[in-house]
Parts: sequence; C-alpha cells; structure tokens
Amino acid sequence: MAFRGPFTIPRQLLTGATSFGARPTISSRLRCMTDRQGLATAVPPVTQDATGSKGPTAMVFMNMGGPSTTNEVEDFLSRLFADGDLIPLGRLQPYIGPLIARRRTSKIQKQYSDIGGGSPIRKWSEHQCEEMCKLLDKMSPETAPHKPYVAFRYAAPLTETMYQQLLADGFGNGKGGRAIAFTQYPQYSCSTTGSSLNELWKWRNRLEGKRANGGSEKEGTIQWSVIDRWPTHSGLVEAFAQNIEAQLKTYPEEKRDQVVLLFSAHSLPMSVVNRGDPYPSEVAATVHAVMQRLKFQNPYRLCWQSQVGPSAWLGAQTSDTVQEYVKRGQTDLILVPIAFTSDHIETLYELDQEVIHEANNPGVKRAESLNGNPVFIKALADIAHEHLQKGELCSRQMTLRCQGCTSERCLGQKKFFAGPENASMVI
Ligand SMILES: C=CC1=C(C)c2cc3[nH]c(cc4nc(cc5[nH]c(cc1n2)c(C)c5CCC(=O)O)C(CCC(=O)O)=C4C)c(C)c3C=C
Ligand code: FES
Ligand SMILES: [Fe+2]
Repeated sequence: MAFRGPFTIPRQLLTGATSFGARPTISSRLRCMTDRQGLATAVPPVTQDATGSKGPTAMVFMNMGGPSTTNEVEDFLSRLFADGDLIPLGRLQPYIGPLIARRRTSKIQKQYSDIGGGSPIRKWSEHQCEEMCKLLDKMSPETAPHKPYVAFRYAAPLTETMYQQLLADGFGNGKGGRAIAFTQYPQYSCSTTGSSLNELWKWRNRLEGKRANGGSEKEGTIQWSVIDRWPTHSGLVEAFAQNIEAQLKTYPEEKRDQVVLLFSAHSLPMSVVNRGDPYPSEVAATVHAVMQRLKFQNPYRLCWQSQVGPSAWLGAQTSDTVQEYVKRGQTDLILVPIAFTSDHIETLYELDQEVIHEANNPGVKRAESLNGNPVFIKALADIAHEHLQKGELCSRQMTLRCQGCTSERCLGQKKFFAGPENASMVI
C-alpha cells in the first residue's frame, strides 16, 4: 500500500527541473585524475601512544532513526519534514514542515503502536555498533579501542548530541582523534546518507569549526573519514542470502524453486531519480549480487514501497506487485527488505500488517531483517576493518555530485569529507 499524505511535494520535485552547475574543464578533470591517488592515502597520520596504538577510534553509525515511543512521533516527523535534503519545500519549509507533521502524527502514531509502541531502530543500531566494535578491537588492535556512537537524523540520539558526546569523551578540542562516519544505508541516496553527511558537516562546523574556536586556526581536530556505501559487500550479500534460504526452507521441497523472490526497497520520488541519484542502481546491484550468490535458482523482481504523497515515485509498487502475482495464481512469494538493515515501520507494519495481511495467503511470507544477525555484524566489522586498512577518506564515487544537483550543501559537504587535497575532485 502507499502512504498517502495530505501534502503535495513541491513543483520542482515533481518536474525534476534543475539547472546544471558549471561543467568541469579538461584540465580540471586531469587534475582530478592525478589527485585520485591522493584519495587512498589521504588520512593524515594519527598520533600514536607509547604502545604504538592509533586508537581510540570513534565508530559513528549514521541512520535516519525512528521514534522509540509514540510520544516521539510528532518530533520525528517534524524533523523529517523540515529536512530540505529529503523533502524540499522551499523557503516556507520551516512553516509548512511542522504543519504536515502535525496532520500526519495520529495516523503514524497508530502504526507505531501497532508494531509494539515504537521503532526498534535505536535498539538494533546500538546493538549492532557495540558488537561490531568488540569484533574490531580484536581484528584491528592497532586502532583500538573502537568506541560505538549512533547519530540519527530525525530521532534521538541526534547528530548534535552524538557530536557533543564525542567532544566530552576526549575527541577533538585540539586533541585530535579519529572518527569514522559509517552509513547504515548500504546503498547511497542523497536523500538518506547525503542528508546525514550534510547534518554531520553542519554540526562539525558549529561545534568544532573556526567560529566555535574563537576564529583561531585550531579549527576542527577530529579526523573524519566516511564509509559512504557498501551495496555489494560479500558479507552483506551472504547475510541476505542466508535469510532468504532460511525462509525458502519453510516451503515443501518440491515447490521451493517456484517461489518468487520480491526484493522490496523504499521508493524515491521520480524527481530525485531524474536528478541522478545513485540509489536505484545501487539497490539493483545488491539484488543482483544476492541472486548471484543464490545461483539464480528462483525468479525474482525488485519493487518499491512506502511512497508518500501524490507525486510520481519509482515503481512498480510492492503492494501492487504482490496483488498482481497472487491474482495470477503465484501465491508463493517471499518479500525481502533489501535497503534497510533492521526492522522498522516499513517492514513490521507496511509489509507484515498490510501487504502480507491483504494477500491473505499462507504462501506470501517475508525474509527476516538483518537486525542482530551475527553474519551481518561480522560483515559490518569487515567493512570497517577494510576501511581502516585502506586509509580512504571516502569512496571515489562520493566525489561525483548528481548531474542535476544544485545544492551548495552537497558541494561543501563533499569537499570537506574528500579532504583538502582532494576537494578539487568534487564536481
Ligand atoms: C533506504 C531507505 C529510505 C529511503 C531511500 C527513504 C526515502 C524517503 N523517505 C521519505 C519520506 C518518509 N519516510 C518515512 C519513514 C521511513 N523512511 C525509511 C527509509 C527510507 N526513506 C524508513 C526506514 C522509515 C521508517 C522509520 C522507522 O520506523 O524506524 C516517513 C515517515 C513515515 C510516514 O509519515 O509515512 C516519511 C514521511 C521521502 C520523501 C524519501 C525520499 C526523498
Ligand atoms: S543531490 Fe545528489 S549530490 Fe547533491
Ligand atoms: Fe522514507
């Protein structure tokens, strides 16, 4: 089903109308290629203590967050509708955003109360991050101790709170320290990971920037690097594949190969897709990698869920897809949430209580979410370990803005995280 809100997405979002920024010259492209080598080695040396340790290392999990109780729903929605990187509502956003949030609150509160009174995302994020840090301490003693932090975009603990905690824990304040911003969206979208990075950059400037340091040159001493996407990491693929195999085993053996796998990801407005957002192709890459691991033994489709408001969104919609296949007599279907790493309202309410309930057929099931799955937590540790070993500030892909991007925030954020030596690569 689609969440239909009482609001409309603004015209430029509907049409995707954008103007393109200045094109890079050939010489600037050549410079980019030369600088490319710099990216992999650009992490400045981190101070070592007498034992040779480069730690502590702060591991910051970034995600959207969700209301832990129904009382937090309105604040959560207010922040979400105030985010111009997610829902651009123009100059009137600070006024329209809270109005939309207020009108939507009781409907969404009911959904959270139907899934047990709140979103489990905080519980899972804290668990995943803590467990990953324990593994990292063993895998990478030279950067230990690894300290877990969670930074949510729209719910507690907010990015600002996390940053203040980092400073209180002895990072920054002229003392340096290394922090890794690790997105918990496996596939990059400017409306999700991009928004979280913009927020992190904003709070870094406010709490550690020149102005926060009385204009002194001692600006910001925390050394940030970013894990910005990991759509086809083998550990992620393995964790998804094992959950699908476990659900396939619940069907009689002779029917197993005929079960259709329906990978379901949160949709995007077509205006965001047409701006050049990398998310749809990265989600498709995850699906393909998982199917490869499963040896393409089942037919499959990728479909899109949770569209909000009346504008055009990427389809086909998950709810329509299930209905169509069931109508055609294909009643053995496994829904696989593929773009989020823990349970949330979109799995527990939209898939379980709406799509599967409406299908009214015992053959329509859902693969478990990754949640506390040890294979997944080991994958997180492997991804972080590879990042620490490579010494990259961010992926090469992060330096390329969307074709239709006109956002100064995106430009500034990417230049910051790419580092001063690589800033000229950001186009
Ligand atoms: C990869 C995941 C997600 C993408 C991409 C995404 C894009 C996106 N979302 C909205 C609007 C809303 N999303 C809402 C909730 C919500 N969104 C995601 C994930 C992605 N969103 C999740 C996991 C959740 C639930 C959080 C939880 O329960 O823990 C909501 C609030 C619910 C509602 O009012 O319907 C809105 C609104 C847009 C506009 C967008 C792309 C631009
Ligand atoms: S919108 Fe994608 S880089 Fe700015
Ligand atoms: Fe969303």
